[in-house]
Amino acid sequence: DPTWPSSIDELEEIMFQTKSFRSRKFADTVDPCSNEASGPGRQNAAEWLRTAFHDMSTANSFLKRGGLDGSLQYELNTGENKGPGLKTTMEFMAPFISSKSSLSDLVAMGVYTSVRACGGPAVPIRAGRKDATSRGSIGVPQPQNSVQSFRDQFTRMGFTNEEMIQVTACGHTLGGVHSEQFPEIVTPGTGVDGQISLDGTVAVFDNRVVTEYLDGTTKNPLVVGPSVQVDRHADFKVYNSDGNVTVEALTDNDTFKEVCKTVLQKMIDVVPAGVTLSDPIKPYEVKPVALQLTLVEGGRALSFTGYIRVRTTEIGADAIENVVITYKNREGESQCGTNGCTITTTVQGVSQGFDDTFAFFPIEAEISASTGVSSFVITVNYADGTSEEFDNNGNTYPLQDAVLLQMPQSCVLGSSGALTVTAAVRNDRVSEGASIDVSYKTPQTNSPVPRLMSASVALTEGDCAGEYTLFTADWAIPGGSAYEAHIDVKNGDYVDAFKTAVDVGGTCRQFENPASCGDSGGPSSSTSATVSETPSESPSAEPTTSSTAASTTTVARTTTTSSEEATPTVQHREAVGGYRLVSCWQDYENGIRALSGPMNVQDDMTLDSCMSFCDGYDYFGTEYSVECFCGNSLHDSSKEAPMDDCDMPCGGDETEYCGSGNRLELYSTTATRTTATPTATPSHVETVGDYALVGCWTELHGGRALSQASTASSDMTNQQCAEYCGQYRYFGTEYGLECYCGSHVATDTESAPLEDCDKLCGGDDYAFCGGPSRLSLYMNPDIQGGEPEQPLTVGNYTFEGCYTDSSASRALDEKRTAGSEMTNEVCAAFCEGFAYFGTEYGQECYCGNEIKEDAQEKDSDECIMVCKGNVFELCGDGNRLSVYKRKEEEILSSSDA
Ligand code: HEM
Repeated sequence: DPTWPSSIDELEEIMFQTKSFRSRKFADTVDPCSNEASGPGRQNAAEWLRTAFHDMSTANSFLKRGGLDGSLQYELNTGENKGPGLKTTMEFMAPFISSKSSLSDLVAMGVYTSVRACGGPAVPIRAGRKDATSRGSIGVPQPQNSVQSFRDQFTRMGFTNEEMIQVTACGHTLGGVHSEQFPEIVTPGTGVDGQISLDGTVAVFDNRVVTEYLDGTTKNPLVVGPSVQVDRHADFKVYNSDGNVTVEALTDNDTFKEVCKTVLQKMIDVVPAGVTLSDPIKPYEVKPVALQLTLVEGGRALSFTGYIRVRTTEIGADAIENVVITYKNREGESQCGTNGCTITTTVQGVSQGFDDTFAFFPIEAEISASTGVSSFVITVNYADGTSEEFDNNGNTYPLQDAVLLQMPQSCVLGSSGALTVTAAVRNDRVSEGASIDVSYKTPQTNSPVPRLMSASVALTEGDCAGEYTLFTADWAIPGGSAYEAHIDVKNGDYVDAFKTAVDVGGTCRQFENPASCGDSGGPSSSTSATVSETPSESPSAEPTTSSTAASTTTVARTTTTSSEEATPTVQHREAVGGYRLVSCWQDYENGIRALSGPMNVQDDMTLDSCMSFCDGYDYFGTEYSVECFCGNSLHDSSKEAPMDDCDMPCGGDETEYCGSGNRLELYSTTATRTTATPTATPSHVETVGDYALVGCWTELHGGRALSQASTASSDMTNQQCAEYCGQYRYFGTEYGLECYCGSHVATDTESAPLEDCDKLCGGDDYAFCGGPSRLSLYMNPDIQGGEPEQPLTVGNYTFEGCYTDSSASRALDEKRTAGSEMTNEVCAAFCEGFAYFGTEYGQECYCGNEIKEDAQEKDSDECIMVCKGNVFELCGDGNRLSVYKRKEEEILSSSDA
């Protein structure tokens, strides 16, 4: 067992308590596997599996960006994520999202749950994924892609060709293709409920998808049928990509499942930099569940409730006679008053997971408030007379009695979010005060899933009751789903943690017969209180209702915090060392970083640690709680953002803000700008937006290594060039000032030593922008190729223009050829020696020494047919010739020199 409590406790319950007593109901819509809870022809289990793949598949494993990060919630309209199933999957999971269970962890767990519900292997689930707060890159494989682009895409995700085949087969053993989304693959009107399944067993996780493909009986619409005509038979392209070697090795069903366990785990464990995954989640043998201490009897006793859950998979619940809890008092000793230090309990209910059963032993005991409790151990007594002690890996199970959420005196209204929290704080801890951290959900306009927010509210000290003092606060939980909020009640280092608001209930009951302060025994000496704090059940109840009521009670409170007065303890720090706060600032607009210097990510980020990291830079900024960026200038594309956007506390200090998703908490130096006297050393910047540095590359003599667009400016930076070339797969900066773009690099360019690229960028003294005849070359692997273009130079020829042409009278009429390999290069080579060559209709090539008079020059946008031999180049059009002219002899000789 992990040592309890552990960060995986919540996910462990969601994963394993799927049926019967205390079921978390996570598997309800995917179990049985044939469950079509979202409508006919839609197996939810298949939809869950596809959701995980679509969220992951835009990952960039080179840059450690993306992966299973929940960014899919913002990407439903990109055109790559067709079909209602991705959205409904995330909507189903939304209520399970919490500070201990991110959407991305739930999507990962959905793979375990759906695969297991369909009879597949138990895919190990690690926890710790963080949810993106905005969309990521595009790049989900689409059926029309070529084999090579599938390979490129899976390489980008970190998968080999073999793994690409395996994981696709493992996904496509469930569900089908829907005519509504893919009418060119499944003709409307065919199939069952608008769907044709990917193998003969639509709701069984087995290798039929492979065996049917191999023996030719497959009806998989991604292998046979209309998809073949329109080149959308993706499964055929994938499975056949190594001559069926990989699929042949999957003809044994057990092997298939074993392989799927491995590749599906690999799929869900693709995560961005900054995420550390836990060990795989296993069910506890023995686990305390839903423990709660509550101050009762006017403050004289602590009611102790909850369950001990025992895994009974191998033995059955009947094998256990009883469970005994032996606890230590507040001082860690075994004096516990008249009731003694042991609590004995017998089974109340059982629950099941896919592979496990559990028995629940309820705790309903009273502990003296004067002696209290600090820890316990658990003894399981078996029916056969043997027993076993569980001591939480030698640590004993901790149970603090310093601060308690008083459920009976707390209440929440789902309609308005009006929350009243009462906490009991042990008198010796009162000076530490009390506060609550509420984590709650607010709707997002750009996502079907709400976003997790948090707020801290201070509690106000009220009456003393025996050994304890009551604290309260009223607050309105924003966002409209108050019941899904979780509350941590804090007193210094002590926390009564992760209480579900729905368990708090809708009614606040008064604290009866409070004992006088310090009086923990004997009859009550104080008059009974009449706290009339039941917030109205009417939907229009204002959050302040209960505070008004509180002022009329005889249990006088000093003050009661209303929602307006709630004091979030997180702040924007005005100054950090020699830096002052600029504002909240946009980052990563169009994929470009506002600050282009070094960055780092650490879980315990604070403003001070980021400042130290960025020492010597004019700016630093923290983002997304854990990221830190430095720079000497702010990129033009970024602008000031509303201060409220920066709402994430720092990973290492919850009292200060560290930006948010794509929002920098931006600080600027108060010292003289360093720009005049650079202190940092210039670098070859490794990543610029989505582009990664390829290296320093030679420029061509005569032509250009990147030939499709170019610009230059005296304040050139790599960021500026990346933005200019944003459509293209490659960009390169040269000679400090020049910027070139291209969807491919000319074949005769070569890699050069990095030191050759030694020119500082015109607009950035800390970065190199190529050198003389040297490009700092960058590539964005997500861009499969830019817009096809007319290359401006081809060998010794330059583009002359787009001319009319017809079979009756050819513009260039001395020699001709045609073919499916046609490119402008092929034609140039064919026409060598002629003054002109021209390409037409994607595949034709003409040569001549003059352009015939009949031919008229047209706008070059009339020559827009893609060359048959290179999809990134244009080769004329119908009756339109892309004409190239040989360079003048003197240009040729000078550039050859
Ligand atoms: C080359 C890679 C892939 C391509 C081109 C591809 C394409 C497709 C297409 C076009 C559909 C039909 C969707 C619909 O009509 O609702 C589909 C369904 C599906 N895909 Fe993939 N896929 C690929 C890889 C994967 C992988 C790796 C997985 C998961 C491991 C996966 C899981 C699924 C599932 C479960 C379905 C059925 C969905 C349902 O019935 O609602 N796919 N895929």
